[in-house]
Amino acid sequence: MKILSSKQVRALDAYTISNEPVSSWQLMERASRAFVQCLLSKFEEVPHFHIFCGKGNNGGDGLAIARILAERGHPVSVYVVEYREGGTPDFLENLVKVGRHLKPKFVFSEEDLTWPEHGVIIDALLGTGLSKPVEGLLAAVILRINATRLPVVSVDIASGLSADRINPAGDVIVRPDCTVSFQLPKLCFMLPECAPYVGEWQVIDIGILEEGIERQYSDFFLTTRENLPHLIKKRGKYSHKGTFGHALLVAGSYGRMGAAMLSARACLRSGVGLLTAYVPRCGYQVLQTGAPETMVLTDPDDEVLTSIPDARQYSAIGVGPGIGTDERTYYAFQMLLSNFSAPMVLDADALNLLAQYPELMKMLPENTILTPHPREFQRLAGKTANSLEAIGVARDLAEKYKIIFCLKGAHTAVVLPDRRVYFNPTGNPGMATGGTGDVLTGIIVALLAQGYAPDIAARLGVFKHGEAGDRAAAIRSEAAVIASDLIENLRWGK
Ligand SMILES: NC(=O)C1=CN([C@@H]2O[C@H](COP(=O)(O)OP(=O)(O)OC[C@H]3O[C@@H](n4cnc5c(N)ncnc54)[C@H](OP(=O)(O)O)[C@@H]3O)[C@@H](O)[C@H]2O)[C@@H](O)CC1
Ligand SMILES: Nc1ncnc2c1ncn2[C@@H]1O[C@H](COP(=O)(O)OP(=O)(O)O)[C@@H](O)[C@H]1O
Ligand SMILES: [K+]
Repeated sequence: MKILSSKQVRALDAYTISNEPVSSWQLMERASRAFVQCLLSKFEEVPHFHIFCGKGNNGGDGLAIARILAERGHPVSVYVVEYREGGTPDFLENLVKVGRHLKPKFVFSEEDLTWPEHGVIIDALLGTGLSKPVEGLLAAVILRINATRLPVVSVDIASGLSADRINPAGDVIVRPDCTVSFQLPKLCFMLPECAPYVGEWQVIDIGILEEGIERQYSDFFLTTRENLPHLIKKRGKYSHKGTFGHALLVAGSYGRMGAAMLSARACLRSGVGLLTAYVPRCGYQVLQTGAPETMVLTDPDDEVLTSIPDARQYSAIGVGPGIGTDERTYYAFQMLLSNFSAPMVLDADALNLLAQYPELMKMLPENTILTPHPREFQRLAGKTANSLEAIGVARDLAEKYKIIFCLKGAHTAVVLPDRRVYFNPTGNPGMATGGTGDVLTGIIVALLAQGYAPDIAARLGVFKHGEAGDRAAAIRSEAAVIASDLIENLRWGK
């Protein structure tokens, strides 16, 4: 699913209006009806809705939503915030229509506001037409909305929130519990800085023309369930373990064999034909006992990796979980990079070694997948002002070195060498616990070993990892999830 800018969404609106054809008022009506349907599905008992409207099309939506709710017999109060004269044509048309049934309260100053004690607030003050920081009366109303204990649902986007960039600190923005957005997600929904101004978010179909969406160019996408299952390869009846590749996992050091074990078990549960782990000698018994399906090769050293095995026989290699950054490990890693030319997965300490020895970047095989969490990325690429800037830097590096980044987070961003960015929708805060990253490494290595193209391996791996986390959280609750639960909850069927 594409993520488009506000400007592109306006062009898309115009395209649908002239090509469907449909009037802009009808499109607003369609959006508002879809919103009402979604809104009502959120409440078992329908509450009193307090709808705060601006005077652009977002406010027009608010008025239409109020009318539709009232027509269905639901209790509604409407407030029109008079921060400017006039209003867009569709706002004005809906104002006439709503006036027949409901008497909106016109708010000219803060004193005009009577503040509700019960019910749900619908925020339809400003949408994607935000053009400047919010001030004056609008800011006062937003601050009052944020001070209430009532649930807040934003129409399309929280009022005051910029869809395409990160608002400067101090901007006045609604903090909704939930955002119900039209047709496509906004870029800001993917960024951790915007989370307080998004809440739970949901995208609803308002019948924008698909061909119009196709005409808009974007480098940003949301990976969706619908476009992934067909990518999962079927296992043929006559397939054998050789069909599914032989992965090598270079992982572990003294006291950190758990990381190797988690990666190995995740790899085994992700369809790989054969798995060999290369670990320091102290890891031999651990892996043989804890993951007996793994073949184990050991380094001459007891505690850290100091050399590499002959890597050429393997279909894919994952390096990093728990290996540490000992100088001898650096030499081993450097040797591995000079001996292996197929894409690898690099995680954890392999990334820290890259940060310490940046000259290694040039040696990375094309399409190598790097899976940094934000701190690892900062070590690797330097400090950035915010997550959007970090994504920009990752895009530059991905293009320069022809590599793939999985920037891990709540919406992990898979950044491809052609600069496209795919955000991931699955996963939950239960996964913010040690070892879940090691599990991701194992999954992606298994996919590479099975012959998935690296960009698909990265996107599919990240998606399935999050899905396993969601399944684990549904069974155990978020707080009870540990990394091993993700492995137990991996499913590769349709
Ligand atoms: N996408 C879709 O498919 C569909 C979209 N629809 C809906 O349309 C919404 C976008 O509507 P919109 O363009 O009229 O923008 P919206 O934000 O309501 O108001 C802009 C007005 O506010 C003003 N203004 C801006 N910032 C301000 C500030 N800080 N403080 C004060 N004023 C400020 C701005 O002033 P100006 O920039 O002109 O000076 C202008 O007058 C979209 O979010 C969705 O809800 C659906 O109806 C149909 C399908
Ligand atoms: N709030 C969250 N929502 C969704 N996924 C999350 C969240 N927090 C962490 N994760 C996921 O959990 C994993 C954590 O990886 P990482 O920080 O490398 O853990 P570790 O180093 O302990 O293995 C990443 O895949 C990340 O996307
Ligand atoms: K809004």
